[in-house]
Amino acid sequence: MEGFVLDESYILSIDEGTTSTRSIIFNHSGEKVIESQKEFRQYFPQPGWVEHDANEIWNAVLSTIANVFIESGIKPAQIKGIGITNQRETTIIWDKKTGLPIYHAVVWQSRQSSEIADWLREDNNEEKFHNKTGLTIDAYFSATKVRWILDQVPGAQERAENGELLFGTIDTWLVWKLTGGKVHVTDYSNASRTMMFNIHDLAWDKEILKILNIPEKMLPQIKSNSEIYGKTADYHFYGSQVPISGMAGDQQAALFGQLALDPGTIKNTYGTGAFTVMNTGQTAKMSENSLLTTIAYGINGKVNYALEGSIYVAGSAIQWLRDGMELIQSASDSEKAALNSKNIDEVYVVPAFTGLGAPYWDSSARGAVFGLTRGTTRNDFIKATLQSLAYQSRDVIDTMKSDSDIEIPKLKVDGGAAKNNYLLQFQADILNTKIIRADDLETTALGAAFLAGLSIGFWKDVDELKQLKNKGTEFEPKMSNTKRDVLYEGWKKAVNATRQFGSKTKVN
Ligand SMILES: Nc1ncnc2c1ncn2[C@@H]1O[C@H](COP(=O)(O)OP(=O)(O)O)[C@@H](O)[C@H]1O
Ligand SMILES: O=P(O)(O)OC[C@H](O)CO
Repeated sequence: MEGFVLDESYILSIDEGTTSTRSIIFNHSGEKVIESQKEFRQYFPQPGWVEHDANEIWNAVLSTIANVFIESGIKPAQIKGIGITNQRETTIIWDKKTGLPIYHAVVWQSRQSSEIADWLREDNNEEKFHNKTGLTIDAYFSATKVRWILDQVPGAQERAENGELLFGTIDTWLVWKLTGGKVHVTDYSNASRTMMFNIHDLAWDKEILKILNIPEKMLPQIKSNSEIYGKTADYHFYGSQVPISGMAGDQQAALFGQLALDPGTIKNTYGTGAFTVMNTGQTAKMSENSLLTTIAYGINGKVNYALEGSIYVAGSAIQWLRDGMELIQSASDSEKAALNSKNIDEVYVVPAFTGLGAPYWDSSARGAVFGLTRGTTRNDFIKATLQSLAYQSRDVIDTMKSDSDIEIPKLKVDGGAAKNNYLLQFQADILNTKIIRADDLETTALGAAFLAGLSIGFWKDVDELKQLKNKGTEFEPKMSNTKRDVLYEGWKKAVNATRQFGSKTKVN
């Protein structure tokens, strides 16, 4: 926090991601003053399952909040509003009285409820669910995870029907905890990822709840993205009752943080997964090509929709190189390795570790490597893994162009893996599109801060926010058309072969 003169007032953002939690304090100029980050444990109880301990997440949130105050000297009373942003879809069910979760948080990546999704599909529900929720039936979304927990935990269905249990995604859980168990709410953007929310009526969908036998009384109230939901319990916030005044799912918060607020503007975030989101304005544009229609944000009585392509594995493939394959010591080592690779891009890694998301939605696919020769080196393998983030993004962005009929002359990017210059240059090359990387990659947290600050008058309006944004770093495409076409063709072949293998092999 060197170089900052302490202001009178700030906004605190809590960014609860898939692998770590961050608390960040922003000043009135939209600058990050201080940040604290804490990783938490990933549980993999069975192949394809991913779980978190919701209490460990809560403790990580509390400790990062304590750190930013201790390290900056800023007092809790100087925080005028709190913004929350979160890994979406991840599902927690807890006891209303004790506040204790009845099962681990089932993470968005987890496939443990895929049989429930299969059952829904077999019953010809696809069109109905898509029209109501904008989503493709998949274990990714919260609805099948809720059903799974209620089935697995003895007595849970009955307790839910008696009003003893509450459901929430991470946003809901954190507001509940921060307010001392007083407020049970979610927002449009998170609700639109549950597959229980009707994106046209802006309400829980009673027909879907009936099909899944999920009691409505366990669901949170749905709110806009920028309003005061409640105040922090003073015992959690060092004696201060601070308004929680904005929240959004992390991908929608990143869109807002990038100020991609006009129809047709688009961003790509490379975190654990990668998520391309295009603002489509106040029209719910329904995809004809397996993209998701979702809610970008609802503010001041108006709702903006978005098209989204969700890629399950992006930065987590780099974590796998680090922790699983032990080929690198830190994620940032991947850049140097890729630049040192001498091969001509003939190796392809398809990181379908938990199936493939958009535009394939293939839950039986599993990861594969193609094009190995006796001369393939560690560097080539790492480079191919990095390239897979860019190829997957091209799959999604090509689909988005044809769905929206909108040209995409430039792409705004952010997220942890967007630090990697090699990745972004390759992304510009393989898309033939200019890439603009935000100066501060914490766009997600900034978006939540903007939403929190707008509702309490910390910032007057969006025009004021536009004055705060920096220029960013640009990556221009340099690859020849012929090379681009050949490389992408190879990727398509690799994906097809991976999918064929998955459909023939029964992998759990
Ligand atoms: N320099 C880098 N090159 C490639 N990947 C990176 C780099 N730095 C971080 N990552 C990846 O980015 C991800 C973390 O990004 P982040 O936006 O914090 O994710 P999340 O919000 O999903 O927890 C990790 O999966 C990590 O492997
Ligand atoms: O944790 P992230 O940033 O990869 O985001 C996860 C997404 O919200 C899942 O839909």
